[in-house]
Amino acid sequence: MEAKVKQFQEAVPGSLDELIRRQLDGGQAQPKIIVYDSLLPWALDVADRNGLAAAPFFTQTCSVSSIYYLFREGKLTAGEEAEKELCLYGLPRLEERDLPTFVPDPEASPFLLGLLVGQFSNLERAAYVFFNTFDKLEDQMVEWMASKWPILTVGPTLPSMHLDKCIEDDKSYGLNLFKPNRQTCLDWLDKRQARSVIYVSFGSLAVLEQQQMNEIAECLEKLHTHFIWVVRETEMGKLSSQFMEGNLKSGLGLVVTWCDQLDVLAHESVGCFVTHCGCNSTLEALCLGVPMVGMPKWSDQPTNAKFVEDVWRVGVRCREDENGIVRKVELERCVRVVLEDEEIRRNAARVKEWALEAIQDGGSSHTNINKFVSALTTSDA
Ligand SMILES: O=c1ccn([C@@H]2O[C@H](COP(=O)(O)OP(=O)(O)O[C@H]3O[C@H](CO)[C@@H](O)[C@H](O)[C@H]3O)[C@@H](O)[C@H]2O)c(=O)[nH]1
Repeated sequence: MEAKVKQFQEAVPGSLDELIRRQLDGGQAQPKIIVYDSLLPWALDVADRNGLAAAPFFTQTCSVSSIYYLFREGKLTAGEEAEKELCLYGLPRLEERDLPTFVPDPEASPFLLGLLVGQFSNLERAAYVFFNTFDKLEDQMVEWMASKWPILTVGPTLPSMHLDKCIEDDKSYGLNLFKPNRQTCLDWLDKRQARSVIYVSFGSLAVLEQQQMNEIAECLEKLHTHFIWVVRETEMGKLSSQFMEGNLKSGLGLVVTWCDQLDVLAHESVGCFVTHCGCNSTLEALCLGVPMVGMPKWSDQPTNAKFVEDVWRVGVRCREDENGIVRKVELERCVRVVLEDEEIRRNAARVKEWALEAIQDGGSSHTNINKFVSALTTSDA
């Protein structure tokens, strides 16, 4: 990965320069600003040398990003010091297990940590700083960040059909790769009772230990509740034939290698999402009002899980054993809490409302997007 990123960083700025110059020298649409992924801070230099404004787009939450900033500034000490509980700048009290995993152990992934703290290397020159979040979700943190940079919260960036439904079935979203299972999952869910199904998925990268897969499988058998479990092709070999056959006989679960997650989460039969708490999965569940069981492993996931449990109170986070495994008894306990706790369900419904409010007329993200568009269309900058 490191080599690929470096290759990209060497090759792309020059091509981008060329593209912009061609556009400036006679293209019909005159560029004014580069909106770039915040992990590519060099794009701001490309913008600068071509006389354009620049705006990074952060895809992780304001809270997670602020932790990387504080770490960069030396205000968040790693190692033993981080074991002390932290309560900074509007963040909840964080223990070491709640921090993004690269922070307490900077030597483990220096390259990735470098990319993440590098997001702040030239932020003072950005015209706007976009975040895929909305004000009510992280109000204090957004406020604190906005006191330092020109922050515009513009999230959640979910397809309209899953939020305000202004665009009914947006066929342009998602990859075709998602489509084959789309109808299978929906038809299967249609036959289940409201809020009865457990949806289990760990995103696009997670590689689970064999024992962890066994614990999940045994927990699902024990719960005897309908489930959809996304097990990516590369992980399928970790499912025992005994589990697959038993499941086939009982008809309890649907195991798929990928699904249209938004469609699944939006279905009324889904009552609980067992998730690794990747930022997209977390935001999608928040916006669709689905309570979560957090099983974070890596990167920003522990911090997202902390927010799910203690800040938004829309789920619970599993405790791992001394080997980092979530045992079946613990997973079962968490799933039962999430399926049965009415307060968690009410909170999830409330956050869903906030998301909708944010993107509707007068909402924070709606207003910010309008502000940006009108600044672009009425000025030269
Ligand atoms: O069957 C599936 C499974 C997942 N998804 C989608 O895949 C995305 C998964 O994204 P995310 O939840 O962020 O997880 P990862 O793919 O694991 O993302 C990596 O990148 C994220 C962004 O930096 C980090 O927050 C995560 O910790 C990191 O693991 C989501 O949009 C899901 O809707 C599907 O559509 N179908």
